[in-house]
Amino acid sequence: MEAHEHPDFEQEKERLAYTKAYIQAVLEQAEKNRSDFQGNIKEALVELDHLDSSLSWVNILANASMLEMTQRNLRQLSYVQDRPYFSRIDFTPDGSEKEKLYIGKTSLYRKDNQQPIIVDWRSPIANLYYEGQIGRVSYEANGETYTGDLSEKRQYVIDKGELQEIRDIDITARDEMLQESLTTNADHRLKDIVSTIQEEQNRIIRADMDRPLIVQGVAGSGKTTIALHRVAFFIYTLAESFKPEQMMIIAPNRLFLDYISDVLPELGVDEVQQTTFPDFVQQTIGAKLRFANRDEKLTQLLAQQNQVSSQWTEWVASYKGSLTFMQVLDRYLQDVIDEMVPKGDLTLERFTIYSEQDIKHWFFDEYTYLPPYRRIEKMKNVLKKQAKRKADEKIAQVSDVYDEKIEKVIYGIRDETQRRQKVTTLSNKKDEHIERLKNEAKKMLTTYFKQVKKHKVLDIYYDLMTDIEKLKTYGAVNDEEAKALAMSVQEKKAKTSVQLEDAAPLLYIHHRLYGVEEEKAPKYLVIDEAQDYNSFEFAVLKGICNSEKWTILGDLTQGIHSYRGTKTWQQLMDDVFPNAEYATLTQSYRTTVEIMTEANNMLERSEAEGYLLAQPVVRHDERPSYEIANTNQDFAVKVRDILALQGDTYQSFAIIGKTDQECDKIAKRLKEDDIEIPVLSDQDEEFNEQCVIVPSYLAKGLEFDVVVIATVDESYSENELDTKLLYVAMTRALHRLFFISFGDMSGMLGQLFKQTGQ
Ligand SMILES: Nc1ncnc2c1ncn2[C@@H]1O[C@H](COP(=O)(O)OP(=O)(O)OP(=O)(O)O)[C@@H](O)[C@H]1O
Repeated sequence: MEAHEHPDFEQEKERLAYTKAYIQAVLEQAEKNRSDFQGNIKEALVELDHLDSSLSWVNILANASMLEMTQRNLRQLSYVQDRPYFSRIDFTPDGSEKEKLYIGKTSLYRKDNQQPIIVDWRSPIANLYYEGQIGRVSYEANGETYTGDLSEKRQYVIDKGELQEIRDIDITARDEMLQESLTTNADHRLKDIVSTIQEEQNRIIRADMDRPLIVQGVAGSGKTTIALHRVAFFIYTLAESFKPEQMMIIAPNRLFLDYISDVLPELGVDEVQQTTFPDFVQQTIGAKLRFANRDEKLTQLLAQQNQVSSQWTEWVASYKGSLTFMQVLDRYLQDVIDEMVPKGDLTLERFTIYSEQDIKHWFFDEYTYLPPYRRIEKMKNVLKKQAKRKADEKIAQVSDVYDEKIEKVIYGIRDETQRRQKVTTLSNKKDEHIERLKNEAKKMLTTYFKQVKKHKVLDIYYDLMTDIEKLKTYGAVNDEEAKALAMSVQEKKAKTSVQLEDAAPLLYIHHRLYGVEEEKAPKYLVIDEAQDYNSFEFAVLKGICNSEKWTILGDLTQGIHSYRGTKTWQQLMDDVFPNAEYATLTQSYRTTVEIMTEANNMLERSEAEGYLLAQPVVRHDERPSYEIANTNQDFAVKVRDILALQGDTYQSFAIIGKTDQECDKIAKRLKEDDIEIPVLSDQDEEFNEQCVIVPSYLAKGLEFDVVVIATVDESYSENELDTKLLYVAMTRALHRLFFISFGDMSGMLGQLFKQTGQ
């Protein structure tokens, strides 16, 4: 209802004006505080030289932390200034007065009495807005249950600080707000959904933070969106104890990171680490690796479809992604580690400072809590002092022996000249010997530990992978399989780049031999598009992070990398996360009923198995349309007609081709008719164009108002991989979907087209 028609309009208007004024006052105060803190820091820095410096440092640190807090508050409040809250609940706790709670993206309290002006959407009581029905309700906070009556749930549409609509919600009104939010067009980037989070999504956002959570969600069910809201929830709930740098979001590519970049500051989570798996591996190992991109392998598979070579490509990728391969590396690394320990005693001339047995004891028993190379460092450090002491003892012994000899000469030789000569010779010998020993003692440890070769991770891996006999011994594979494995790295070694499937093994070797410092290992992980990762990748990350605080989200139906990725979530639980909680999302919020029905229909006709059909939120637009182009010009005309739809309703457009090559062909054909549209590649880190050409695999995770699935040379057949690619492409559309085929519709599209009778 229009705000002014609502009976409470005046009160609500007043409340909004009061809230805005309060925010303004807080912002002004914060601005002033900021300059005060900055001033204090400056002053402390000046005084640092002549005052007690420790006091000044305390002063600087205190002011810096206040400054940071103030700046964070300032940022958050300035974000919400135009729309301070989106809903209100009236809650009467048992035995207490009714409270009107206004819910927004950040909390705000009156300074004088600590009464809430805005309640944060992540707070325990705000859960009543997302889950509670009018009537008796309860919520949990700090391990306690609070009960009471919920008498009102109200939503507001506030635009640029003005109250536009007020809705008292029952189930239908809530739907209205969701509908409205879904009909708006896709920007280039994801947006926050705090005001329309649905019950099934809310449960995932607020699920137990200490257990791994695996979410299977259909296309468009909000996985990416709620993953980011869950991060915001973590930050709020863990508050002081949470360090944003301990949280890491792993995304499929950099384009995707750009796609989520707008929503992060809105939700106040922009300080968390965001990376891709290859980038994380690269950064952790510290070596300059050039990873062939994930999709190169996919392109190769698409090109080799149904050939024997593709079976080998798949076999190698799935072997390298398995826990069996991890065990192979374990056996191999054990031998590498056994060889690592220095041979022989640590000696100083003929003296044994430490026996080989002692050294082995430290390496294999005492310091096994450290990775081998760190063990060696530790041993060097510990031995430094002890070995010096022992060496000094030995040197003293040698010195005593000489002194004894000299004494004997002094008392034993009568002739003075002879005696003096002998004493001088012995003294010189002694000095020389002691000098030599001292010098040797200085270098003793370094020389001894020089035996420990610093192997490069890449070399260790290649030593195994290019040696057929080693592969057969450690890997228990047959001759043919060993050759296929060796071939898979040889091709790349020549180009000094590595395959993505080698990333986890390399990271594992690094972790086993060198370890990853605790500060560099994230404690909270969010992995989106998780179906594309394999058990080995999950296991190695889990080993490094040594934590169970994982949120894993994916959709097996979109598992276009399933030859190497996760085939069932159960397998992932069995292999790596036995303690995981599992949740599903079946409602799709992105696409219209018409598009989702067509995508589901396509899945049912395909050869794919085990897919999960999505249920669209009821929202309608036109049915997908099929067009055949016979000439270049015809193709261009059809594309032009679609692009002409661009306006307020439809803003973002994507033409999706099956592969990179197909996209290049589409671009070329359109260019011939003066339509220039950029082709996205996985090297791109962002895009700002309203219309792009994008290969199907790269479109995964993204969304557009209008999608055109174009086939020039490459159609989609019924096999599993093509079905998944087509499914991904179809489910990227928010509102309209077009198919344009050059010449007759063939394969899967041919079947769908026939069925429509167009
Ligand atoms: N509760 C909601 N309210 C409003 N919009 C929503 C809601 N949930 C999801 N959406 C919208 O649905 C669209 C799909 O969300 P998102 O991209 O997070 O889904 P996804 O499950 O990650 O999709 P996919 O796996 O297909 O990439 C986005 O535009 C998002 O804003």
